Amino acid sequence: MIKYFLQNKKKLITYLLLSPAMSITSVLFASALEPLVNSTTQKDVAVMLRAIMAFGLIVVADLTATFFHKISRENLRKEFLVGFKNDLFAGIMSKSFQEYRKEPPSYYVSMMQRDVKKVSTDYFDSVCGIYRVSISFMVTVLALIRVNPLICLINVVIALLSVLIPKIFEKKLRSNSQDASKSASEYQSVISDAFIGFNTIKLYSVISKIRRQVQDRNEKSEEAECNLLKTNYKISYMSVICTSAGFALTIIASVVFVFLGKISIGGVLALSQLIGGILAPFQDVPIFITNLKSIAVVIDKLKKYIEIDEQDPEESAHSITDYSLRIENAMVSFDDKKVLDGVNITFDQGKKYVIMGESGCGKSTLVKLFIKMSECAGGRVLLGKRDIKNIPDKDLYNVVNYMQQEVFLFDDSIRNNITLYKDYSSEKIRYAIECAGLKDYVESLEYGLETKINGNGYNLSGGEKQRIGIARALLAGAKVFIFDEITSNLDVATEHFVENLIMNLKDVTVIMITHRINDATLSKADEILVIKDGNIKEKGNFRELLDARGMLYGYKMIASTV
Ligand SMILES: Nc1ncnc2c1ncn2[C@@H]1O[C@H](COP(=O)(O)OP(=O)(O)OP(=O)(O)O)[C@@H](O)[C@H]1O
Repeated sequence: MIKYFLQNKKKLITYLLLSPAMSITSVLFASALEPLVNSTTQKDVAVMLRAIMAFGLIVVADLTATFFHKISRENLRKEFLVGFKNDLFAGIMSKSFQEYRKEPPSYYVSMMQRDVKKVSTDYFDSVCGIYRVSISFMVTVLALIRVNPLICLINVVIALLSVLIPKIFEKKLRSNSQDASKSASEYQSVISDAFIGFNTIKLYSVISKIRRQVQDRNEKSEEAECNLLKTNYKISYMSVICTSAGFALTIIASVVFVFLGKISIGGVLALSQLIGGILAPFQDVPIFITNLKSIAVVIDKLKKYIEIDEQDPEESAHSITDYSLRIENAMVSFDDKKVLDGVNITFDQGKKYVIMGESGCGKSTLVKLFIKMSECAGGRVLLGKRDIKNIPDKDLYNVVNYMQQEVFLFDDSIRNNITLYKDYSSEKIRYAIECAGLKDYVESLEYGLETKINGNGYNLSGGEKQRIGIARALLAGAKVFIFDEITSNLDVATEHFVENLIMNLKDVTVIMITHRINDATLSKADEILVIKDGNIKEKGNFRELLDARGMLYGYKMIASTV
């Protein structure tokens, strides 16, 4: 975490220097009180005026140092948070599909918001606070020793005792902090589900059930936060007791010294001000320590995400020239359930494939092997002659494109949704649009490619969304297109249009999963694979499989009787 303090060295040094400056002016302020008060007893106007002038200058210096100290801390905080948030976001985005999907999106949103805020208030403020208090402590102790070593000793002991207070609450604090973080992210998860599932909740009239769920999580989250704050308050209260005792003891000792004629009244005033310089900041130290202990849980969690998952930097897209795909003896299981059981298959470059099979037979699991969304427990997956495990993600995804029913669209123009903010020539964009069958649609729009898409494309039809997805992949230069039941929600005419488009894509490999028996599509496939019981049971072109009268033939018969 220290590296985030070092983001801008100039701002750090300014802050580091302003803390001692502020402590010195505070000590000078206290020291100036004694001559000021004592000058009143000397009945010398010139002496009094000098004391007043000196005091006034010190007050101005103290206020100025305090002001710039606070400003410099906020400047430092900005640098700290910008660097930290950027790294956290980059770290999350570098995770593999498998790693990312271990948590829902709301978990990451909660990390970027609530947890980062906590890092700011509990970590940044505490580290700065401990630095400020330590400097103030050292400067004030040096000044106090000169005035009265005994009183100095009493206060140092009391200040150091207060540091031990958080130890008493350590266990409770840790569990309170874990509860607060967990319940806050559960609350965030339930509200984001409610907003994302707005349509379903309305259409199925489950508003009251969802509201109860949200109320329940809300209560738990606030309860956990309240418990954490109460523990913090107990620590702070004990610390106040400690410092008040120190202050009272000092005043009693000072009164005795005045009585013995060892200190003047002005000296008592200066002493009490100096003691404030030790005890008042030390009141906050237990809270700083407490916060650092409680934020440690959150920081440990964030550290897991902040590290970028490095990929082999030497590999590059230029080294991929063989786009054939091969699965060798793939075994995939989920919770002891075998989904793929020793599958062997090759997809030749430039050919068209259709994968069929009953729901849940493992079609998606099989194709997801090519984009590292599924992982095989045994066997291997090759792109060309290279195991895809050794191909960096970004190189792999430049070549292999995977599309599902839902195409994600940004709230931006059609152009930016197709180019995904990269620079392509107008010819390339035009060609991709034409191949994806979007030309007529785009030309019919008043603003053409600049037309805005809103709310993940609610103003577009399913077929238009699919075609934007296809144009996007074509433009990105994919050589292998995997379509996972993308047409199953489309009407028959659009389905035929999109499938025809896909099967006619030139110079690319197409692997299409479908449930529907569409003769025109199936007869264009070089090979149809039928999966059952975790393996490929039938393989051949449409004609061959019909003649074999196996599973595909059975599907066709069922389709024609429906
Ligand atoms: N991440 C996962 N965790 C646990 N089980 C999974 C996971 N992914 C898939 N499965 C299970 O593996 C089996 C195969 O799923 P898969 O999605 O590959 O089937 P499919 O043939 O594509 O089905 P459909 O045609 O209905 O989409 C299913 O029983 C599914 O529940």
